[in-house]
Amino acid sequence: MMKKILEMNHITMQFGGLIAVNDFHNQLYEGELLGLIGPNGAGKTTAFNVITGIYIPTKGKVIFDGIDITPFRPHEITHLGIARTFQNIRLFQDMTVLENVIVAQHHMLSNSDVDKIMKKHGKKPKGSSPMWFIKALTKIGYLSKEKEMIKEGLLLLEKVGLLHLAEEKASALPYGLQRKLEIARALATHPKVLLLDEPAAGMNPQESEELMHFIRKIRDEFNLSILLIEHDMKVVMGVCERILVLDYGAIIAEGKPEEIQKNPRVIEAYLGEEWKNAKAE
Ligand SMILES: Nc1ncnc2c1ncn2[C@@H]1O[C@H](COP(=O)(O)OP(=O)(O)OP(=O)(O)O)[C@@H](O)[C@H]1O
Repeated sequence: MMKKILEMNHITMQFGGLIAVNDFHNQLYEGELLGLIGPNGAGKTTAFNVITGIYIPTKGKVIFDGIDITPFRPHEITHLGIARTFQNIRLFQDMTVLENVIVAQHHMLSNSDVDKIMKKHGKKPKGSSPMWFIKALTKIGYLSKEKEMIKEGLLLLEKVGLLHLAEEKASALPYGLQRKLEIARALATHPKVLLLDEPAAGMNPQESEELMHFIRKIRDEFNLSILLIEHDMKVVMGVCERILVLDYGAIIAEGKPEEIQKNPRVIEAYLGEEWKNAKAE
Protein backbone atom coordinates (compact mmCIF):
# COMPACT_ATOMS: atom_id res chain seq x y z
CA MET A 1 0.00 0.00 0.00
CA MET A 2 1.29 3.42 -0.91
CA LYS A 3 1.50 5.89 1.94
CA LYS A 4 -0.74 8.93 1.93
CA ILE A 5 1.37 12.03 2.50
CA LEU A 6 -1.42 14.57 2.11
CA GLU A 7 -5.09 13.97 2.64
CA MET A 8 -7.85 16.38 1.69
CA ASN A 9 -10.70 15.12 3.83
CA HIS A 10 -14.13 16.28 2.61
CA ILE A 11 -13.05 19.91 2.25
CA THR A 12 -15.62 22.57 1.55
CA MET A 13 -14.69 26.24 1.21
CA GLN A 14 -17.52 28.70 1.06
CA PHE A 15 -17.23 32.45 0.46
CA GLY A 16 -20.60 33.93 1.37
CA GLY A 17 -23.05 32.25 -0.96
CA LEU A 18 -20.32 30.87 -3.25
CA ILE A 19 -19.09 27.33 -2.73
CA ALA A 20 -15.58 27.52 -4.23
CA VAL A 21 -14.58 24.00 -3.15
CA ASN A 22 -17.28 21.43 -2.61
CA ASP A 23 -16.58 18.29 -0.56
CA PHE A 24 -13.09 17.77 -2.03
CA HIS A 25 -12.00 14.34 -0.92
CA ASN A 26 -8.77 12.85 -2.19
CA GLN A 27 -5.16 12.20 -1.32
CA LEU A 28 -1.62 12.62 -2.57
CA TYR A 29 0.55 9.55 -2.20
CA GLU A 30 4.22 9.62 -1.33
CA GLY A 31 6.30 10.22 -4.46
CA GLU A 32 3.25 10.85 -6.62
CA LEU A 33 2.84 13.47 -9.32
CA LEU A 34 -0.83 14.41 -9.14
CA GLY A 35 -2.51 16.91 -11.46
CA LEU A 36 -5.41 19.20 -10.60
CA ILE A 37 -7.21 20.56 -13.65
CA GLY A 38 -10.49 22.21 -14.49
CA PRO A 39 -12.03 25.37 -15.96
CA ASN A 40 -11.27 28.88 -14.70
CA GLY A 41 -12.90 29.45 -11.34
CA ALA A 42 -13.31 25.71 -10.64
CA GLY A 43 -11.67 26.08 -7.23
CA LYS A 44 -8.15 24.82 -7.87
CA THR A 45 -6.24 27.72 -6.32
CA THR A 46 -8.71 27.84 -3.46
CA ALA A 47 -7.91 24.18 -2.74
CA PHE A 48 -4.20 25.13 -2.61
CA ASN A 49 -5.01 28.03 -0.30
CA VAL A 50 -6.81 25.69 2.07
CA ILE A 51 -3.96 23.16 2.05
CA THR A 52 -1.37 25.87 2.76
CA GLY A 53 -3.35 27.46 5.59
CA ILE A 54 -4.33 30.70 3.87
CA TYR A 55 -7.97 29.72 4.36
CA ILE A 56 -9.50 27.60 7.07
CA PRO A 57 -12.06 25.43 5.30
CA THR A 58 -15.75 25.78 6.08
CA LYS A 59 -15.85 22.00 6.45
CA GLY A 60 -13.32 19.18 6.35
CA LYS A 61 -9.72 18.59 7.29
CA VAL A 62 -6.27 18.61 5.76
CA ILE A 63 -4.03 15.83 7.05
CA PHE A 64 -0.31 16.05 6.29
CA ASP A 65 1.90 13.10 7.17
CA GLY A 66 -0.62 11.98 9.78
CA ILE A 67 -1.03 15.44 11.37
CA ASP A 68 -4.23 17.46 11.20
CA ILE A 69 -2.90 20.77 9.85
CA THR A 70 -6.31 22.37 9.24
CA PRO A 71 -5.94 25.05 11.93
CA PHE A 72 -2.24 25.72 11.28
CA ARG A 73 -0.94 29.01 9.95
CA PRO A 74 0.86 29.22 6.59
CA HIS A 75 4.37 29.56 8.06
CA GLU A 76 3.78 26.58 10.33
CA ILE A 77 2.67 24.52 7.36
CA THR A 78 5.76 25.55 5.38
CA HIS A 79 7.88 24.59 8.37
CA LEU A 80 6.24 21.17 8.55
CA GLY A 81 7.11 20.48 4.92
CA ILE A 82 4.60 21.83 2.39
CA ALA A 83 5.93 24.39 -0.09
CA ARG A 84 4.18 26.10 -2.97
CA THR A 85 4.64 28.38 -5.92
CA PHE A 86 2.10 30.95 -7.09
CA GLN A 87 0.25 31.54 -10.33
CA ASN A 88 1.99 34.88 -10.83
CA ILE A 89 5.70 35.00 -10.16
CA ARG A 90 6.51 36.28 -6.69
CA LEU A 91 10.27 36.65 -6.71
CA PHE A 92 12.18 39.49 -5.11
CA GLN A 93 13.05 41.07 -8.43
CA ASP A 94 15.80 43.35 -7.11
CA MET A 95 17.61 40.58 -5.33
CA THR A 96 20.04 38.14 -6.89
CA VAL A 97 19.15 34.56 -7.70
CA LEU A 98 21.18 33.37 -4.69
CA GLU A 99 19.61 35.90 -2.32
CA ASN A 100 16.14 34.80 -3.38
CA VAL A 101 16.96 31.26 -2.38
CA ILE A 102 18.69 32.27 0.87
CA VAL A 103 15.75 34.33 2.05
CA ALA A 104 13.62 31.18 1.84
CA GLN A 105 15.97 29.37 4.22
CA HIS A 106 14.76 31.07 7.39
CA HIS A 107 13.95 27.65 8.70
CA MET A 108 17.68 27.21 9.35
CA LEU A 109 17.51 29.89 12.03
CA SER A 110 15.96 29.04 15.35
CA ASN A 111 13.36 31.33 16.89
CA SER A 112 15.93 32.56 19.38
CA ASP A 113 18.27 33.51 16.50
CA VAL A 114 15.50 35.56 14.98
CA ASP A 115 14.70 37.09 18.39
CA LYS A 116 18.32 38.13 18.84
CA ILE A 117 18.36 39.78 15.44
CA MET A 118 15.13 41.61 16.19
CA LYS A 119 16.45 42.79 19.59
CA LYS A 120 19.63 44.12 18.13
CA HIS A 121 18.06 45.80 15.15
CA GLY A 122 14.61 46.69 16.31
CA LYS A 123 11.67 46.14 14.04
CA LYS A 124 12.06 45.47 10.36
CA PRO A 125 12.37 48.86 8.63
CA LYS A 126 9.24 49.86 6.79
CA GLY A 127 9.26 49.07 3.09
CA SER A 128 12.69 47.41 3.17
CA SER A 129 13.37 44.30 1.15
CA PRO A 130 14.21 41.00 2.83
CA MET A 131 17.83 41.89 2.04
CA TRP A 132 17.56 43.66 5.38
CA PHE A 133 17.39 40.29 7.03
CA ILE A 134 20.56 39.02 5.39
CA LYS A 135 22.40 42.27 6.17
CA ALA A 136 21.26 42.07 9.78
CA LEU A 137 22.62 38.55 10.02
CA THR A 138 26.00 39.63 8.72
CA LYS A 139 26.24 42.69 10.98
CA ILE A 140 25.69 40.88 14.23
CA GLY A 141 28.20 38.20 13.49
CA TYR A 142 26.02 35.45 12.21
CA LEU A 143 28.69 34.87 9.66
CA SER A 144 28.94 31.16 10.31
CA LYS A 145 25.22 30.77 9.79
CA GLU A 146 25.36 33.05 6.80
CA LYS A 147 28.13 30.96 5.32
CA GLU A 148 26.10 27.85 5.92
CA MET A 149 23.09 29.43 4.25
CA ILE A 150 25.12 30.57 1.26
CA LYS A 151 26.65 27.13 0.94
CA GLU A 152 23.28 25.47 1.00
CA GLY A 153 21.86 28.04 -1.40
CA LEU A 154 24.65 27.44 -3.90
CA LEU A 155 24.24 23.69 -3.62
CA LEU A 156 20.54 24.01 -4.33
CA LEU A 157 21.19 26.28 -7.32
CA GLU A 158 23.64 23.72 -8.64
CA LYS A 159 21.08 20.94 -8.30
CA VAL A 160 18.47 22.89 -10.26
CA GLY A 161 20.94 24.14 -12.89
CA LEU A 162 20.92 27.82 -11.92
CA LEU A 163 24.35 28.05 -10.32
CA HIS A 164 25.89 30.01 -13.20
CA LEU A 165 23.23 32.69 -12.63
CA ALA A 166 23.68 32.98 -8.83
CA GLU A 167 24.80 36.62 -8.95
CA GLU A 168 22.29 37.78 -11.56
CA LYS A 169 19.33 39.86 -10.48
CA ALA A 170 16.12 37.84 -10.60
CA SER A 171 14.60 40.47 -12.89
CA ALA A 172 17.33 39.83 -15.48
CA LEU A 173 16.32 36.19 -15.95
CA PRO A 174 14.13 35.09 -18.85
CA TYR A 175 10.63 34.12 -17.85
CA GLY A 176 11.18 30.35 -17.90
CA LEU A 177 14.17 30.64 -15.58
CA GLN A 178 12.29 32.94 -13.20
CA ARG A 179 9.69 30.20 -12.85
CA LYS A 180 12.48 27.70 -12.21
CA LEU A 181 13.92 30.00 -9.54
CA GLU A 182 10.53 30.19 -7.88
CA ILE A 183 10.51 26.41 -7.66
CA ALA A 184 14.09 26.45 -6.33
CA ARG A 185 13.01 28.91 -3.66
CA ALA A 186 10.20 26.59 -2.63
CA LEU A 187 12.73 23.74 -2.45
CA ALA A 188 14.93 25.80 -0.10
CA THR A 189 12.39 25.20 2.67
CA HIS A 190 13.02 21.43 2.42
CA PRO A 191 9.48 20.37 1.57
CA LYS A 192 8.10 16.87 1.42
CA VAL A 193 5.13 18.09 -0.58
CA LEU A 194 5.36 20.67 -3.35
CA LEU A 195 2.30 22.48 -4.72
CA LEU A 196 2.84 24.07 -8.12
CA ASP A 197 0.23 26.58 -9.32
CA GLU A 198 0.39 26.82 -13.11
CA PRO A 199 4.16 26.49 -13.48
CA ALA A 200 3.95 26.49 -17.30
CA ALA A 201 1.87 29.69 -17.52
CA GLY A 202 3.43 32.09 -20.00
CA MET A 203 6.09 29.62 -21.12
CA ASN A 204 6.95 28.98 -24.74
CA PRO A 205 6.77 25.34 -25.97
CA GLN A 206 10.47 24.76 -25.47
CA GLU A 207 10.36 26.14 -21.93
CA SER A 208 7.35 24.01 -21.01
CA GLU A 209 9.02 20.93 -22.49
CA GLU A 210 12.04 21.61 -20.26
CA LEU A 211 9.75 22.23 -17.32
CA MET A 212 8.34 18.72 -17.65
CA HIS A 213 11.78 17.17 -17.37
CA PHE A 214 12.59 19.52 -14.51
CA ILE A 215 9.50 18.58 -12.51
CA ARG A 216 10.25 14.86 -12.83
CA LYS A 217 13.90 15.45 -11.97
CA ILE A 218 13.23 17.37 -8.76
CA ARG A 219 10.55 14.89 -7.72
CA ASP A 220 13.16 12.12 -7.87
CA GLU A 221 16.13 14.08 -6.52
CA PHE A 222 14.33 15.73 -3.61
CA ASN A 223 11.97 12.81 -2.83
CA LEU A 224 8.94 15.01 -3.35
CA SER A 225 5.25 14.37 -3.72
CA ILE A 226 3.87 16.96 -6.13
CA LEU A 227 0.40 18.39 -6.65
CA LEU A 228 0.22 20.44 -9.81
CA ILE A 229 -2.37 22.88 -11.16
CA GLU A 230 -1.88 23.45 -14.86
CA HIS A 231 -3.82 24.56 -17.91
CA ASP A 232 -1.17 23.41 -20.41
CA MET A 233 -2.57 19.97 -21.20
CA LYS A 234 0.63 18.79 -22.85
CA VAL A 235 2.43 19.35 -19.56
CA VAL A 236 -0.36 17.85 -17.44
CA MET A 237 -0.78 14.76 -19.59
CA GLY A 238 2.96 14.34 -19.99
CA VAL A 239 4.03 14.67 -16.39
CA CYS A 240 1.17 13.59 -14.11
CA GLU A 241 0.58 10.01 -13.07
CA ARG A 242 -2.94 10.68 -11.91
CA ILE A 243 -5.26 13.62 -12.52
CA LEU A 244 -8.20 15.09 -10.62
CA VAL A 245 -10.70 17.22 -12.50
CA LEU A 246 -12.55 19.95 -10.65
CA ASP A 247 -15.69 21.65 -11.91
CA TYR A 248 -17.67 24.10 -9.79
CA GLY A 249 -15.57 23.09 -6.80
CA ALA A 250 -16.33 19.37 -7.02
CA ILE A 251 -14.23 16.48 -8.34
CA ILE A 252 -15.95 15.26 -11.49
CA ALA A 253 -13.29 12.78 -12.60
CA GLU A 254 -10.16 11.04 -11.40
CA GLY A 255 -7.78 8.82 -13.33
CA LYS A 256 -4.68 8.32 -15.40
CA PRO A 257 -4.01 10.91 -18.14
CA GLU A 258 -5.21 8.56 -20.87
CA GLU A 259 -8.45 7.95 -18.98
CA ILE A 260 -9.03 11.63 -18.27
CA GLN A 261 -8.57 12.74 -21.86
CA LYS A 262 -11.22 10.23 -23.00
CA ASN A 263 -13.70 10.99 -20.22
CA PRO A 264 -16.87 12.47 -21.80
CA ARG A 265 -17.68 14.54 -18.73
CA VAL A 266 -14.21 16.09 -18.69
CA ILE A 267 -14.33 16.74 -22.43
CA GLU A 268 -17.64 18.50 -22.02
CA ALA A 269 -16.72 20.53 -18.92
CA TYR A 270 -13.19 21.43 -19.82
CA LEU A 271 -11.02 19.70 -22.38
CA GLY A 272 -13.04 19.89 -25.57
CA GLU A 273 -12.67 17.28 -28.30
CA GLU A 274 -9.10 18.02 -29.31
CA TRP A 275 -7.55 15.93 -26.54
CA LYS A 276 -9.67 12.83 -27.10
CA ASN A 277 -7.25 11.10 -29.42
CA ALA A 278 -4.03 12.80 -28.41
CA LYS A 279 -1.31 10.57 -27.08
CA ALA A 280 0.16 11.29 -23.66
CA GLU A 281 3.96 11.23 -23.73
N1 LIG B 1 -11.21 35.12 -1.20
C1 LIG B 1 -12.26 34.89 -1.98
N2 LIG B 1 -13.44 35.50 -1.76
C2 LIG B 1 -14.50 35.27 -2.53
N3 LIG B 1 -14.50 34.45 -3.59
C3 LIG B 1 -13.36 33.82 -3.88
C4 LIG B 1 -12.18 34.00 -3.09
N4 LIG B 1 -11.19 33.24 -3.65
C5 LIG B 1 -11.72 32.62 -4.70
N5 LIG B 1 -13.01 32.96 -4.85
C6 LIG B 1 -13.95 32.46 -5.88
O1 LIG B 1 -13.91 31.05 -5.80
C7 LIG B 1 -14.02 30.47 -7.10
C8 LIG B 1 -12.86 29.59 -7.35
O2 LIG B 1 -11.70 30.37 -7.61
P1 LIG B 1 -10.25 29.76 -7.81
O3 LIG B 1 -9.30 30.88 -7.95
O4 LIG B 1 -9.97 28.76 -6.74
O5 LIG B 1 -10.41 29.00 -9.20
P2 LIG B 1 -9.31 28.31 -10.09
O6 LIG B 1 -9.83 26.96 -10.43
O7 LIG B 1 -7.99 28.37 -9.41
O8 LIG B 1 -9.34 29.23 -11.38
P3 LIG B 1 -8.15 29.64 -12.41
O9 LIG B 1 -7.91 28.45 -13.26
O10 LIG B 1 -8.75 30.77 -13.17
O11 LIG B 1 -6.97 30.04 -11.59
C9 LIG B 1 -14.13 31.64 -8.07
O12 LIG B 1 -15.49 31.86 -8.34
C10 LIG B 1 -13.53 32.80 -7.29
O13 LIG B 1 -14.06 34.02 -7.71
